[in-house]
Amino acid sequence: MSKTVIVSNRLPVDLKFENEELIVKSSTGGLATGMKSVHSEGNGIWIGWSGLAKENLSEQQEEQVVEALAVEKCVQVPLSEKDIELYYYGFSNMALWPLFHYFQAYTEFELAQWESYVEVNQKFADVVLEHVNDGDTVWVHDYQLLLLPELLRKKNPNITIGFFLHIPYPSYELFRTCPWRNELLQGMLGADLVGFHTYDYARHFISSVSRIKDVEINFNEISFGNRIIKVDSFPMGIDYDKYHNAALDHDKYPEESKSELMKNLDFHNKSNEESKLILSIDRMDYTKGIPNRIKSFEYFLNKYPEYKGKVRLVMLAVPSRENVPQYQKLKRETDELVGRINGDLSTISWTPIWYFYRSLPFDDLIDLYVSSDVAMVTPIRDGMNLVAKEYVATRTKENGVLILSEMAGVAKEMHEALIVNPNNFDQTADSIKNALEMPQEEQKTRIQALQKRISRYNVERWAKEFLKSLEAAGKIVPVPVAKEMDEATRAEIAEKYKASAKRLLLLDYDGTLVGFKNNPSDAIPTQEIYDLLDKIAEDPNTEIAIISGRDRKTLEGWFGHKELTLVTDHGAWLRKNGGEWTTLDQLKTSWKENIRPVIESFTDSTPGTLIEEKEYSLAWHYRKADPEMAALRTMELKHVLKSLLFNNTLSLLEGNKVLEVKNSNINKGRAASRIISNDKYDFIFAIGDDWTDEFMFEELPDSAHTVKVGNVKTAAQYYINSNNDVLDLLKSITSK
Ligand SMILES: O=P(O)(O)OC[C@H]1O[C@H](O[C@H]2O[C@H](CO)[C@@H](O)[C@H](O)[C@H]2O)[C@H](O)[C@@H](O)[C@@H]1O
Ligand SMILES: O=c1ccn([C@@H]2O[C@H](COP(=O)(O)OP(=O)(O)O)[C@@H](O)[C@H]2O)c(=O)[nH]1
Repeated sequence: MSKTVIVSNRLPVDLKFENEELIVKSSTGGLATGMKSVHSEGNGIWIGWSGLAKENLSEQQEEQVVEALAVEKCVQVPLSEKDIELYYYGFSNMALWPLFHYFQAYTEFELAQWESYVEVNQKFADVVLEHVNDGDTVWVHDYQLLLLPELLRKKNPNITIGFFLHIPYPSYELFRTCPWRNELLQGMLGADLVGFHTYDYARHFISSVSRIKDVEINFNEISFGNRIIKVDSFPMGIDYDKYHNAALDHDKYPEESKSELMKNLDFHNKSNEESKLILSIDRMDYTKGIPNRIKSFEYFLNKYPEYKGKVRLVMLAVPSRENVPQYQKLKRETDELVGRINGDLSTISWTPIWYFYRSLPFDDLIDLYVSSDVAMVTPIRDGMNLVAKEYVATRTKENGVLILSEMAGVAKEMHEALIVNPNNFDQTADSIKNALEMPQEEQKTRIQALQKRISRYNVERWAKEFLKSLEAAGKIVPVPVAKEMDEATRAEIAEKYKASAKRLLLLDYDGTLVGFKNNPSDAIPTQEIYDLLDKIAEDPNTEIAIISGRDRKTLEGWFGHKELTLVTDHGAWLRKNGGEWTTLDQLKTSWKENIRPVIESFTDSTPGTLIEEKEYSLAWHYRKADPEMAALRTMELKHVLKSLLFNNTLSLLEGNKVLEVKNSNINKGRAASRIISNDKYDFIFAIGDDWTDEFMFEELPDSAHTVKVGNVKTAAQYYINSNNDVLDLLKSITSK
């Protein structure tokens, strides 16, 4: 029976030794609760780091940990102190975390940390591979394990791999600054499905992939080698019922449910029944906008002084990643800020900010949520933010107001909150005032709409939706591709070449004999090409045909003086062995007058593009243009051109960074057929890189040896990786 394995940096349980005793507590975090049903079903396991360093454990303690985890259906990846320092505090939290949250100035790229990140991802891979069988599903979570999908796929291609990123995915402009950007994407692309909280994160990821990797992208599908990778957004939800029911219980026994913290607050608030509470809960993290929130609150009190003495900000900051200097700095800054503001504004009966640096048990959190009139969730940047959803879930009386930063992923779903830019203190201050003064009826309308949405799309639904998409993505049959041309195949083809009596070599030009240049007129043949073709052509039983989309004039300029067969304009013109030019059909060119102005207008408005005018076609090249802009403009141009290509006499050909309008009944397949119909060849070899060469591969008899330049979907039998290998290949098969 196949199973689902969850992999994340942290396990859903917290472990610690207290006086030799191992304390195991289930973690209350969103991921742990969200994956509960997936984890408990069947024989699935959860693999991750226990939170303990292996040097600090005796052999006996180590055994205790393994056993205790086994009870929870968890398996640990043991990490050393050095791993924790370099992989966790280091690359994960000093490079990736700030980079992905747009804190570029905090980002440090250290080689030793990167090396440890690679090593630890491999450690995770080793443990996962030990526990999976063919047919299993592995769901990898978060930025600490970006390399894992690829490491798993390399070793076991028969498992389905999903990856979900819980933090934002930054724009390409930020991502490109990472020295290991290529490796990170390669790692993620090992998955069958890559998921994000929001559409924008998915869009940024696709943009980075399109600029860094050689892939084909079709909406949310990435064709990478022979695989198709799906990219989609799955906004994570919470265990709505758990929070809502806990709040209902709290309503039933309000006095008994009061936390020490709230009792204290109530005591200090005795004098003022009207006083309101604003709640703030986050990990102490610079992405959460804690200093900005405090400053906005101060700004509010100064802008609307009538609220002094009547409102308090209760701020819970949970200690996090305390070994990272930026977190230590933030703690100092927060302490000072709270100290200064309380010092400036407090009165005997009123302290504006109640600040707690600790974590609270679940029941106390509920008490805080239930008791607050307003919640301020105003991060500078946040992947999702579950606190916002939890606050709404606990509003059993359908009152309360949520002030929410537009920079949190959750803002994409919670439009009924008061949305603010956390850097705009004036706007935030006004929102605090609006929240405090909002009529009950409006509070109710907003909360009801929010509750309806988050109760339906809860965390279980999130996990189910992801796994459903993953199952579908895992079933996509790999695109049949050519086999890689290896030494043995070369030797075999060379043998056949030697043994044959009449040979034909069909050679595409651009992207095959020569590499691409920004300007097509710069891609001229090198001396090495001339020498090689001359050498092959010395044998009268070998015919070389250069079969190209180039126009007659250009190809004649380069090869007219040789006794080669030339096919130009994708097959419109043919010149056999240095003889006369003949056309395949009587072709019209009058259509160019109508099409040229359309392409010209796109060229004018898209920098980096140019028109190549050929005898029987018009080509629009966009190799030098910005890839995203070009993708958009190509789509528009295709749309416009298609509406103009009437009567099927013209067709649109999509090549490598080029769109070409040409007569429908010419293609390289027809031209190749025409050549082979004239002679009895007992050896045919064809090589090309482009979409246009596929006509040729398809048309040739099965006995022909066909080779594609580039590992993409093709009708050819073999592929080689780059056009740099083409001359070498030709040399090796023709040297007798
Ligand atoms: O494991 P830590 O280093 O202690 O950090 C705690 C977790 O923080 C991050 O949470 C993110 O995931 C939440 C759920 O998807 C999302 O709401 C929030 O916006 C994110 O910041 C981190 O992604 C986890 O890996 C950490 O375990
Ligand atoms: O003392 C606390 C304070 C908060 N939380 C929980 O921590 C999570 C924070 O998740 P969020 O997505 O808001 O941010 P993250 O910390 O994951 O970046 C929420 O589920 C909170 O209920 C907690 O377990 N103990």
